[in-house]
Amino acid sequence: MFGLSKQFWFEAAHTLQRTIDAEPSRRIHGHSYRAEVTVRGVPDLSTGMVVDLGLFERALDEARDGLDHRFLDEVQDLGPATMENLSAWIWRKVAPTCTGLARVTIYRDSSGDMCGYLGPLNGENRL
Ligand SMILES: Nc1nc2c(c(=O)[nH]1)N=C([C@H](O)[C@H](O)COP(=O)(O)OP(=O)(O)OP(=O)(O)O)CN2
Ligand SMILES: [Zn+2]
Repeated sequence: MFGLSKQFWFEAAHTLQRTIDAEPSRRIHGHSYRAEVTVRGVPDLSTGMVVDLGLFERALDEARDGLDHRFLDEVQDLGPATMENLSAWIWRKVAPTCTGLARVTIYRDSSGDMCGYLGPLNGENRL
């Protein structure tokens, strides 16, 4: 079994309600995000690939377009613009076209933050 990953980068603004550092978080501010999407699979015998990286990239384009240079508070179905919700949102966007989707990880490299989403719990209709 192999894990094949592709990353993309996006810049976005948001606000956030928090109990600490509440005032600066409530103001509109921005972050540079890196997203990593991983699929699990076995390489096809003739191509040697789990999936062609070019096809993989196409599957991620729509998700990136929906987030890059956006005000995340206005992105539909995202909810509060946390890294948790961003990883789950990307999962929902790419799942229909990414066979074997295994993990979506969001990184904020400037602050060393990261969050990984491994899919819904036991196929339940919740995070
Ligand atoms: N569990 C989570 N906690 C927090 C998240 C999150 O996505 N999941 N996000 C934030 C905020 O986006 C916040 O802006 C970052 O907060 P903080 O680390 O306190 O801020 P910095 O100023 O150090 O971050 P920079 O990226 O360096 O500006 C908070 N909590
Ligand atoms: Zn923030």
